[in-house]
Amino acid sequence: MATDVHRPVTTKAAHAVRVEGLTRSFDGRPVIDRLRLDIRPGEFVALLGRSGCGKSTLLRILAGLDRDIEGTVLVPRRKAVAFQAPRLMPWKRVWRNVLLGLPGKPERALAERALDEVGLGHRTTAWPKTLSGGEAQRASLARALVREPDLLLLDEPFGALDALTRITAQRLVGELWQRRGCAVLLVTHDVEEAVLLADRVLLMDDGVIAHEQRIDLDRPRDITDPRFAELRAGLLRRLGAEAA
Ligand SMILES: Nc1ncnc2c1ncn2[C@@H]1O[C@H](COP(=O)(O)OP(=O)(O)OP(=O)(O)O)[C@@H](O)[C@H]1O
Repeated sequence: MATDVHRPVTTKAAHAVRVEGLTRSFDGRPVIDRLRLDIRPGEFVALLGRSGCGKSTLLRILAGLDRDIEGTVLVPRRKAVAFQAPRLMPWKRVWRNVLLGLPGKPERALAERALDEVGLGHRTTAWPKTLSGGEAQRASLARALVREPDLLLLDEPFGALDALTRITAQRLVGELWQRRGCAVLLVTHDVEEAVLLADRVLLMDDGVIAHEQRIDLDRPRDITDPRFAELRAGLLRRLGAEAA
């Protein structure tokens, strides 16, 4: 029988995330198979892997959205998640969307501050349908930030954006992470994005973390730096080998 041992840890802990022996099966088939993962407080980790290898499943488990698991999952109480689709409620103005689901009666100013932080201070009273794709994604980020997370979970947040908007959004996430100091787990298909943003890149395969690569490059990172190209090429080679 599956056990649920999803417990919060405090930010003073040595780890923002501690996962041990995590298994998640669908129809008797383990998609995640005795996985182990540690993320330090304030660390930026990117998760890569072929389509269907279980990245989103892992992220949903860390977010507390899937508790039908075996193993140990320790995560901070304050955590927030942003998905590829911004998931804004069309009948609520942007600032109300940002506060959605917060307990009590949160002040509108809280939403306005978060929207300011993502460069959307001028659209607080807009309706979601009037936002561009990039703006909607920023609103979704503001909704995550307003929770003051110790752990920010991002599931391909830039996947649906055009190339230019994507670059701006990546830069924004890098800045927010440095300012906020929260741990981040970013699920992405984009090796360059992973090397650009992460302290550590994990490759997932066969239900486990099959490889990890530390990214010891100064920030802000320069994609024309030969060491950047080397790290990207190495990760692409490994991903290719796993897909073969
Ligand atoms: N609710 C579910 N019921 C049955 N199978 C599921 C369910 N959710 C996920 N799966 C299966 O688990 C596997 C992993 O799915 P998951 O979405 O985690 O992969 P992923 O690595 O995030 O893929 P992608 O990169 O394409 O988004 C897939 O084979 C998927 O079909």
